[in-house]
Order: sequence, then structure tokens, then C-alpha cells
Amino acid sequence: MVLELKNITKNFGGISALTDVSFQINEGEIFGLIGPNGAGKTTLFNVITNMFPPTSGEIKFLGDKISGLKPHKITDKGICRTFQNIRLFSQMSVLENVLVGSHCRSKSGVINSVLRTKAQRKEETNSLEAASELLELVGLSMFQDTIAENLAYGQQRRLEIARALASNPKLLLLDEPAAGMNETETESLFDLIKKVQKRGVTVLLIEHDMPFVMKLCDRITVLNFGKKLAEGTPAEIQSNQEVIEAYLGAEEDDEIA
Ligand SMILES: Nc1ncnc2c1ncn2[C@@H]1O[C@H](COP(=O)(O)OP(=O)(O)OP(=O)(O)O)[C@@H](O)[C@H]1O
Repeated sequence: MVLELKNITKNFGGISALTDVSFQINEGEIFGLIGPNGAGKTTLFNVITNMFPPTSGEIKFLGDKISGLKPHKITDKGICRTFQNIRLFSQMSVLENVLVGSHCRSKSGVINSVLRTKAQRKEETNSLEAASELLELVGLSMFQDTIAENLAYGQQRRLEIARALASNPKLLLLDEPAAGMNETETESLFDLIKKVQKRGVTVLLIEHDMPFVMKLCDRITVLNFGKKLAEGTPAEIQSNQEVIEAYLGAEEDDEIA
């Protein structure tokens, strides 16, 4: 098991954003987190990465308790995320953006960097090779010297995934990766996430594009008003009466079937 959430509750003052949420994600799964607006999905990502701590409950990653660790320690352990709104270094090149992502794996310290020791140069070469390989994976090799903000929207989203993968995560959290994408971009994102899974990376994603989620995910958890409403395979979720009812009052985008 890669990730285990036990009875996670998160309150913001009087607002209960998450109440007693538990689920487990197995190695190699693509796991979907869905639910109407305000259901607590992004809060759950923030709690997993400890942007803020849960009010109560426990999170285990690869068997070790991670709740309470600093966010960068959680990245070091092998969890990396993307955000709902694109957060690239817009004035840096595509390649540089990916290299920044690999920085947390860098072992040579300041002294090595200043003296440009052999170990440091070797590490630089390795990072460059890994970054080139990731740009190939996300289909952006030909844009490696392009300034990030000049990429098309769908390409920027793929670059974010490459940057997240540069930290060599075992678990990748994607917050609405298909948001704002056209049909072609969404198809290419689908293929990319499948390729990420084939590399052995477990994926947890929040997404409102229901056909996309249903086709892509192995299992899904549904949140509603901060509580877990259902969990199962896409087919089980689509035929779950409570889930259908929760979505009846939701926006068109969110329709389940
Ligand atoms: N930092 C915060 N301070 C106070 N309340 C917050 C904070 N973050 C989230 N909330 C509240 O927690 C609840 C859950 O919000 P959250 O953003 O996690 O939902 P969501 O399922 O990701 O929604 P969406 O699909 O619209 O992104 C909402 O009522 C929200 O207003």
C-alpha cells in the first residue's frame, strides 16, 4: 500500500472541510478523488502534503507516518503535486523548469557547487539527462529552450507534470489536470498519465471531467460536504444511487454519467 489515510478531519474555525475521511491507495493505481465544488478535495491534497496539518487523523506513506512532517520532507519521501492553477516559473525555459524540479534530489552541497567538483558536474549531467528524458515523455523535447509562458496551455500543464516527476516521486498528486483543456489536449493528457503509471508511479488525481475520470481511474473515492460518500471502481461509482443524488444538484460539468 502506498498511501493510507485514517480518519482525517480538518476544521477551519467553524467550517468542517473534512470529516473522518479514510481510504487507501495501492501501489501502481490511478486513484480518482471526485465530488461537487467545495467537497474538500483540494483540502485533502493540502493535508496530505502538510501545507496545513489535519485537525485529527493519521496519514501513512509506504508504511511510515508522514502527518506532521514539513512539506519538503514529504517531497523527499516521494510525494509530489501539481496545483489547480498553473504554477510554473513563467520566465524560465522549459528545460530549466524541469531542472528546478530535480533540485530536491541533489546531493552535492554548496561547497561542491562553488568548487564545481567532479561529483557536482556528474550530478549536473545526470539531472540534464533525466530532464531531457522527462521532456521526451511529456512530448516537449522540441520546446526545451522555449520560455515557459510562451507554451500553449495544454503544454504548460504537461510541463508541470514533467517538473513534478523530476523529483522522482512514488506518488504523484494531480489537482484538476484536465481543467481548461480542449479535447485533443485532454486525450494527450490521458496518454501521459497512463505512461506515468507504467513508469511505476502511483497517481492520485482530483478531476471534474467525469468521462476522463471514469475512463482513466482504477478506483475512485467520492467526497461530499467533506465526508466520504462512496468508493469503488468507475462502474460501481457510476451506478451508486447516493453518488448520483449528490451530483443531481451539481453543475453540468460535474455530471457523473
Ligand atoms: N484555507 C482555508 N480557510 C478556510 N476555509 C477553507 C480553506 N481551504 C478550504 N476551505 C473551505 O473548505 C471547504 C472545502 O474546500 P476545498 O477547496 O477543499 O473543496 P474542493 O472540493 O477542492 O472544491 P473545488 O472543486 O471547488 O476546488 C470549503 O468550504 C472551503 O471554503
